[in-house]
Amino acid sequence: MLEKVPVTHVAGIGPAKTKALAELGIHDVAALLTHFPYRYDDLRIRPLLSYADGDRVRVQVTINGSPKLRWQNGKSILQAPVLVDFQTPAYAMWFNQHYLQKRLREGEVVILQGKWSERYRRIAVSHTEFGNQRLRSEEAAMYPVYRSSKQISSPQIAAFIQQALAQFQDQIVDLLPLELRQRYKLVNRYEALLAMHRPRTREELRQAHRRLAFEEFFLFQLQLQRYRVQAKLQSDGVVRHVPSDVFEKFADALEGFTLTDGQYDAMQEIYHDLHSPRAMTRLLQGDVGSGKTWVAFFAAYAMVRAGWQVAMMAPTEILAEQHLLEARKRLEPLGVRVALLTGSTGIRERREILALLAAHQVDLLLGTHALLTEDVEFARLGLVITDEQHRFGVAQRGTLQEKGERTDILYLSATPIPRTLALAIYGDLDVSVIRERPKGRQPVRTYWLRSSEEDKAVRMVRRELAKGRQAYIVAPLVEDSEKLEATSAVSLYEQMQSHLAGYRVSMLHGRQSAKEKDAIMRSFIAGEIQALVSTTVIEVGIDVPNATIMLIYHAQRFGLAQLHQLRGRVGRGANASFCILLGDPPGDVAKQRLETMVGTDDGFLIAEKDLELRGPGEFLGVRQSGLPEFTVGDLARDLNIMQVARDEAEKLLQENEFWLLPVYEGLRKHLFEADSAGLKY
Ligand SMILES: Nc1ncnc2c1ncn2[C@@H]1O[C@H](COP(=O)(O)OP(=O)(O)OP(=O)(O)O)[C@@H](O)[C@H]1O
Repeated sequence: MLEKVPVTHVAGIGPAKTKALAELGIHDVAALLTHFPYRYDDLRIRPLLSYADGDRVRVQVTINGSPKLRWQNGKSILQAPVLVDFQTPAYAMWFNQHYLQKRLREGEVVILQGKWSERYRRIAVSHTEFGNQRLRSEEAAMYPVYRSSKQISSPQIAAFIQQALAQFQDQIVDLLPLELRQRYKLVNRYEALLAMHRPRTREELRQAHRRLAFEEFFLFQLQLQRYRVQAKLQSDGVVRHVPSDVFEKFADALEGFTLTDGQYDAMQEIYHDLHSPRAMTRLLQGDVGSGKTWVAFFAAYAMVRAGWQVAMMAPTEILAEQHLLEARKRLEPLGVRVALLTGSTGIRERREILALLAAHQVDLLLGTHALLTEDVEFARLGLVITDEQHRFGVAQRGTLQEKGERTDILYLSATPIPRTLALAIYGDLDVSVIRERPKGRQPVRTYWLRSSEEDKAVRMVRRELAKGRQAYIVAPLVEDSEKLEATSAVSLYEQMQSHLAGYRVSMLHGRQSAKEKDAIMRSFIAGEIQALVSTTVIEVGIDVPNATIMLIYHAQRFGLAQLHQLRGRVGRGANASFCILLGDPPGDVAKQRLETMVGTDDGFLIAEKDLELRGPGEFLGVRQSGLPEFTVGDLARDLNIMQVARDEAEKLLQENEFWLLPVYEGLRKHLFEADSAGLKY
């Protein structure tokens, strides 16, 4: 398996480049081969006549005299007369590229890329290519551009990928059954990879893309549906006899707060599900801060009253603890016995909890991944709730479910995705939606400021802190490099210490130990820290009502859904809250994202806009958008492929014997390995 072959096995990759690739998250050959271009440039050479004044041109020129070098304010200017297209006299100018002087010989034919000034008949050159580097025209039509870094350039990455493709061609395994490939006319995996990295035509690229998206979705669906098909075979659900006074009793425990209509409707739907003989698989969608936790607690309470146990899994310890505090307040008074199990639960305590659980003396077990371990055994598990479930692998969800028989399932999700999409991703499930926020909340006032207006933003933060409130300061996103991201958080933190002198400032990033992060988060929750400089690690579910302002640096780098999630950390109490987006968007799409954020805080509108804006080629901001992450497939664009993949996966799994045939050995093995590695699909 190429996942196990380190990049050092590719001819030409030495220690320095290995390190550079590792920083881009590429460690093995499989990752290198799926490091796809995010853009293809048209590098074909055109005649000068086809361009207008001010255009970026790519032309062929003959050096028509010896280049002259001069210096101006410490910068070099190299100038040479040229003949463009063997006929048009002009000048070429290179700024700060004096090293080219020796290489540019009179009479030499080179390709220049740069800006054309008609008036001065001059090309300001940004890129020079010598004869031997000239691309063949079919290669130049769609020249791949890769995510790269200072240590490794895009053309270098391209060369390594080509080398790896040649060297490992025989080891590129095709997981898709031949029959499927034929039915849907899908090219084989090797061809697809080849075409992604060096497409000769648009159509070739389209076919490669279609094939890889199909594969990705198909594997995802197989994994997802294995559990569903099994659950169906097991039988339908169990009727849970929930007494009808649960609504009243639960409302009493809320100490005067009124449930929103959306919360109440969702509770009704859950109540009906539990009563029906059909197993419940329900997705509870609610915008950030809409109060999903209470609804989940209601479900837990109802189930407990019917005589069953409940497991609720959160993606982080902090969140699980937050649930515990809230459950103590809301559920313990109703007689629900609650316990918490996480990775940092001590051995003795853990043993006690497990004993109580097996004896049915714990009704609701809250926790993290720690709930998945084998020795966690319930006496009578009836309901599994997973919070922010997209963060768990499909296999992990299945594991928890299997700890009970015919368990009901409730997923909580803060990403409002359109229904068609939900169906395609999760298959058959029911969806409850909470649209409104609790009464008394004010919408978060959102401002977009240019980075030159940082002072103003900092003043606003200070103003809130002076009132005794707390602030989140979000450091720029650095895609796929936790290290760089941490560095940027550290330097922002240093700045903030002087900007916010007199206040207690702290910092949170992905390179700290879990323990360190926890301690910091805890003191923020307790109000001991007033301003928290952080990378996106704060994003999920944290509930600190006293935090009323968020300042996001380089906001143009984040995706819409992500910005919305981040912003959801403020505006969770009765006080007016603010979100300041600092940023200078480079293009239209980024600008529209920021404008959308200023214009609305309705997560559903934002989700739609997000899908609309996320075009191919945009790679920043996809992370943590809330949808499962796919490398090639784009749910906005390839929804139909997902649907077909879903049907095919279902068919395969239902025809049980079929699935056991030797031809599917590779697939089964892949799924098994994905299981044990806890992969996302
Ligand atoms: N009906 C209500 N009235 C007043 N406050 C409420 C109501 N429902 C929930 N809350 C409070 O609102 C806050 C947000 O609720 P909760 O944490 O459940 O949101 P959420 O939907 O999980 O949001 P996120 O996805 O952002 O984590 C909590 O402090 C909760 O106690």
